[in-house]
Amino acid sequence: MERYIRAQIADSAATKQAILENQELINTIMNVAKACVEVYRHGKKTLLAGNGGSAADAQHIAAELVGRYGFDRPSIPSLALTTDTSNLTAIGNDYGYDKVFSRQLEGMAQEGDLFIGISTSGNSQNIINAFESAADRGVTTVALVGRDGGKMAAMADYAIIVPSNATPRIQESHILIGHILCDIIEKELFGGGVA
Ligand SMILES: O=C(CO)[C@@H](O)[C@H](O)[C@H](O)[C@H](O)COP(=O)(O)O
Ligand SMILES: [Zn+2]
Repeated sequence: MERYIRAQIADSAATKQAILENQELINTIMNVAKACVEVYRHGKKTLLAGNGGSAADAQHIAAELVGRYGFDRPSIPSLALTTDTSNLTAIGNDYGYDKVFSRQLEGMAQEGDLFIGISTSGNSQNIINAFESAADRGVTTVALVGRDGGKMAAMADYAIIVPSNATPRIQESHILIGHILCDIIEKELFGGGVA
């Protein structure tokens, strides 16, 4: 069992090492961080959504921004579309599960906002629909995905594709990237910037 545990940890580290060695991917993360900072400098907000573990990631990232990540500063507006059970159950029940995020975007997204859709496959229909709603409203879109990027990578303005086919390894890298984005956003807006 010990060997098995060590293999899992090594696999997770190898996925992160592969990101570290992928200059194009690092550039995309940098460009997404800059886009988020610009969104906030224009008084707009970020919205996030995902299913299952990615729903937890969406909530986690939004909470880092609204609350605090590394230091005390004004709240940074960010909304996870995964948290309101009345919205999720009413929209799911009346319009279908495929619409649970797109319908919320229709109501809450404003032109100039930025939407981050999190999916390991890149093919969850409710996030794909959310990208369509976002694009219709002039909302910048970011696909935080894995595997081959799925349909979302082709639809989004920015696609961060974690180079792995393993769902848990992709999710572990998604939250690493989410933390990096929160860190940069917070420091650029309120902490003197990042070198
Ligand atoms: O956390 C996990 C698996 O590690 C699951 O809850 C996983 O997120 C769910 O199966 C999702 O429905 C998968 O959707 P997606 O990542 O393909 O969009
Ligand atoms: Zn998981």
